[in-house]
Amino acid sequence: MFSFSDMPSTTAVLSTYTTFAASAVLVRTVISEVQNVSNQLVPKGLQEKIMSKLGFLMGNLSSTMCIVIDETNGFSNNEIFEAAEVYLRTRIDTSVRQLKVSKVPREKNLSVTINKGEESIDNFDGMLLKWKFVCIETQKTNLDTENNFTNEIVERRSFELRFDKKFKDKVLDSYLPFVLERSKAIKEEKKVVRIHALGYYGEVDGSWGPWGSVNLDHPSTFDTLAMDPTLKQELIEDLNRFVRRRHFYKRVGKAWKRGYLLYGPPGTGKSSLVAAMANYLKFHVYDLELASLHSNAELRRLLVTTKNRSIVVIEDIDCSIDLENREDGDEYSANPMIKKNQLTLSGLLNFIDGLWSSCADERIIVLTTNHKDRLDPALLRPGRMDMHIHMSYCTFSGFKILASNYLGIKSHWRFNEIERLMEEVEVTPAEVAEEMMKSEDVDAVMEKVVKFLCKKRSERVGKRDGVEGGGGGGEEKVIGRKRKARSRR
Ligand SMILES: Nc1ncnc2c1ncn2[C@@H]1O[C@H](COP(=O)(O)OP(=O)(O)OP(=O)(O)O)[C@@H](O)[C@H]1O
Ligand SMILES: [Mg+2]
Repeated sequence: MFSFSDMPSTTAVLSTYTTFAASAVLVRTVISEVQNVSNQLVPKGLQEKIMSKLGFLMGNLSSTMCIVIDETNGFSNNEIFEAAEVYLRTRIDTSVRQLKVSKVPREKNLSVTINKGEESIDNFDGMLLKWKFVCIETQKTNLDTENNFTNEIVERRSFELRFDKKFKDKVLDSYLPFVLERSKAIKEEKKVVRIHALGYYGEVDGSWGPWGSVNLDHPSTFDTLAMDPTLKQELIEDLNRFVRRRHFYKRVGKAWKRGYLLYGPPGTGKSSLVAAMANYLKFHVYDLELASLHSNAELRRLLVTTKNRSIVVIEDIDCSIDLENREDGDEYSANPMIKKNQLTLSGLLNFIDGLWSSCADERIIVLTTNHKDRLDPALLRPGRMDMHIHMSYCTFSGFKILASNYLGIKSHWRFNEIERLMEEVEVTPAEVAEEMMKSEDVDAVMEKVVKFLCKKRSERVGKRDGVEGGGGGGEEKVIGRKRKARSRR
């Protein structure tokens, strides 16, 4: 058991230290001696106290400066500590002896951090920076409900950042802002995209609101999406330009938002494209089902609870709201007690380009429809939906993307035949994908695809000649309407 009478050697070293205080080099040697002696004799808490006193004196003598970054700042978290923690995960070099590894459920990657007491070296713009992760355990005495004193061990965590004194301004003005910026980017890279939907009231991402959310585990990416390659490239460039142009939007006084209208028959990949956009930008998705809303006010309320850097999606816009009655929001139906339609197109248009949009940044709005021709021209006016994207029937280049994704093949002897057939019939990527799921044998799948396309062709010919035939684009539309009639208000 340790007692203060065991300490003469430490006290002796301390007085030696004072004698030689003028020499920083000697002080360093002395400190390392103290460390050696105290490692053997002195308990850890006391060791840390002695070393911090000596470190302070040494700081005055040497050319090194130390910035202490505590985990908390009073009651609030210290953002620089959080940023340093994230940033240093990417700066682990071979000098680190102990690491800590953890994994959060559903996170794909391990989280690796340096353990307490460990140091990590960084270089920035000609400066050498030494980070140390310090954890000090202190005892806190609490009074419990029965007026008994209880002791609790509390861990105070901080980072110490050491560098040459002459770099003080550069560290404060350039390096720490750089760490903050980098940590933001790292967090963004690791962000798990979530999809939010209505019908749930609870805590989401630490705040209360009407949106429930789950991870968007949709595997769709621009690589897996079968769509016109030029259009795909245009869209990717449009998205890149949009996220880059924060200052542009500010300068020209426009809300930082962009609208996309995706139209085309069912099964051509409109919803898959939304998922691909979300995965590409790492934006959360808000699936706004207008059919479950009752008024424009409710729509506004919902929108203010959505977060920046997100995609608000309204699927099947032609079925969700009575688009013909643009101004009838305040009118009443035959029964004056029942408001006919309080959620109006003008309410929706306000949502798209009205005042609300200035209360949020970096927003994407996506409307999808099977029937662009049924939309009110007000929705199609230039500047409202910035890009109209036609998701069309599967082309041969789309087929090749699907074949590569589903079967891992780039070519097959039946490709020429399939190319010819695809020029003759209208088939959706969803239909092709379904055929490709039917077997693991490539030849068997190719056979099925050819048969399916031939069947489609004969149905088309039958239809053209007035013979009753299933399938084809016409039927798809009917199925789409039937299926979607559910969501009509
Ligand atoms: N362009 C495509 N590229 C790759 N896969 C596709 C594509 N289109 C459809 N699919 C496949 O078909 C399934 C259904 O497609 P999706 O739901 O995206 O179509 P949609 O256009 O949104 O249809 P709807 O109009 O009925 O909502 C997807 O999960 C995907 O497997
Ligand atoms: Mg869809």
